[in-house]
Amino acid sequence: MRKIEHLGIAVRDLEKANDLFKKLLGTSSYKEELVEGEGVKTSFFMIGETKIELLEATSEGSPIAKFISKRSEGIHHIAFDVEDINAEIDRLKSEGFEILNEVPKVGADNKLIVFLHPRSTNGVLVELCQERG
Ligand SMILES: CC[C@@H](C(=O)O)C(=O)SCCNC(=O)CCNC(=O)[C@H](O)C(C)(C)COP(=O)(O)OP(=O)(O)OC[C@H]1O[C@@H](n2cnc3c(N)ncnc32)[C@H](O)[C@@H]1OP(=O)(O)O
Ligand SMILES: [Co+2]
Repeated sequence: MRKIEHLGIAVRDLEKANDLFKKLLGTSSYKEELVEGEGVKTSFFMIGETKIELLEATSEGSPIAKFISKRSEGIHHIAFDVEDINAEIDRLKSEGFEILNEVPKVGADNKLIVFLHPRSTNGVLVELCQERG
């Protein structure tokens, strides 16, 4: 794992959260993207080498809708940048971590992504991201 690629934050209203994070960080979102496969609308802010990913649910079945109804808004996941996502899946599986999708999915911002179940990572949802070629 090379660095924290982004922190995912679950929000109820992306527009309002964009305004708030713009004031907080002193910089504007550089990109908004709909990721239909995950049921989310996202907005990205760059802070040094790390991103903040705001996530609003686009349907009731979205993991973000479920998270907010159970726990309210807040930090949803931590994403690590990896060089070789398939090698990391194999390494983490052999260490006993629970991989949620063994076939990497296309995520936001031109990445391949994989999630680890929070019950195998001290209650923290972990995402792995590899830049798509
Ligand atoms: C924009 C695209 C992409 C990117 O490119 O960056 C994204 O970031 S998409 C982000 C949204 N997508 C996902 O989160 C996909 C992975 N998540 C899942 O597969 C599920 O959400 C889950 C983690 C398997 C949980 O689903 P499920 O079991 O259906 O939900 P429950 O509500 O029943 O939760 C079970 C259990 O897990 C706890 N939980 C749920 N979400 C989180 C979380 N984000 N962090 C920590 N813990 C979480 C939940 O509280 C339950 O715990 P218990 O109540 O103790 O059983
Ligand atoms: Co993410």
